Amino acid sequence: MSTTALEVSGLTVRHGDVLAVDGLDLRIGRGETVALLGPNGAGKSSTVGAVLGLLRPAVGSVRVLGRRPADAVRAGCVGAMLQHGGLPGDARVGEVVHLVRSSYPDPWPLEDLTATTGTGGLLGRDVGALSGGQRQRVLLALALAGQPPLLLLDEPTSAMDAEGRRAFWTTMRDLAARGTTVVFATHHLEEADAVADRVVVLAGGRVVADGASAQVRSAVGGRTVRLTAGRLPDPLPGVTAVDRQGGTVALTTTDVDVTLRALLAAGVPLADLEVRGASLEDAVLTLTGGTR
Ligand SMILES: Nc1ncnc2c1ncn2[C@@H]1O[C@H](COP(=O)(O)OP(=O)(O)OP(=O)(O)O)[C@@H](O)[C@H]1O
Repeated sequence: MSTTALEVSGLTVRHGDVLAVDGLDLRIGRGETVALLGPNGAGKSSTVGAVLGLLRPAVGSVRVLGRRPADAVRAGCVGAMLQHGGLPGDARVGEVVHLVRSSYPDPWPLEDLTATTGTGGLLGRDVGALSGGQRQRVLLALALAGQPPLLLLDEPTSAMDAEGRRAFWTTMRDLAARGTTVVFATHHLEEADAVADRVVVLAGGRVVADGASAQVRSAVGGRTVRLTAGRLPDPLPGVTAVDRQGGTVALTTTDVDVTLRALLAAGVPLADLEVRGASLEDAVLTLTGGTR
């Protein structure tokens, strides 16, 4: 049996004149948990769309467990939770779950499925009356109904509260431990850092970093200098990103000594000074050329 769950080669996706994915190469092994990261418009959803066979590549190929995307989806190899995943508005949750389960030859046993996804108490509810986070849990149950070996999630926790997120990622870890390959796009970098074996950072439809979160963080080599300050000199040597929240400024820098010396030389008092290693968020911002 091949150890590859997903093979994307030279993938280019266009939306009319817009180049959304630009010659993307990506191989994901079975059982990996991979986060797709990058700013708005980086090409994450377009990549997911091509992997699901919803978007046709302009160039390149996608193989899901050795099959073409549409064949893999038809065979029940892929479960997906999309950003704008639709549910019928006038049905009960239990009816929808039943319908989707019955379309698979070997559906996930109902009790286990609802316990895993926290949807047991929602089966009698009208779909149209669900909160955003409840709706995402139901979408997860539908994505898992066929026990797919590959799970694709596009910003799966965007509507969930903190407790819902924690439960969600616990479920993902359990699934990964059972051998499910999980690929998810997210803007919650602390979740990616905590959950993913590997992070793939996209910008402009290309891969700009690919590796374990710790590798990506250390490759950037940046550190954060945090202090309470008013106006600061601009530019500041070494600084690649500036995040101001009220009176607190976080400076991502490639050289702490040089940045601190420049602050002192400019007469900036170093109030409430804190220096720490780069977070995944700092790394992604640096890699994608963003500022907060
Ligand atoms: N249906 C569409 N029609 C035209 N352009 C599109 C369409 N969908 C996406 N795009 C464009 O393609 C590019 C990549 O978009 P995509 O949605 O794949 O990025 P993303 O990384 O998922 O972004 P986000 O984090 O905002 O969801 C963007 O420039 C976007 O504006």
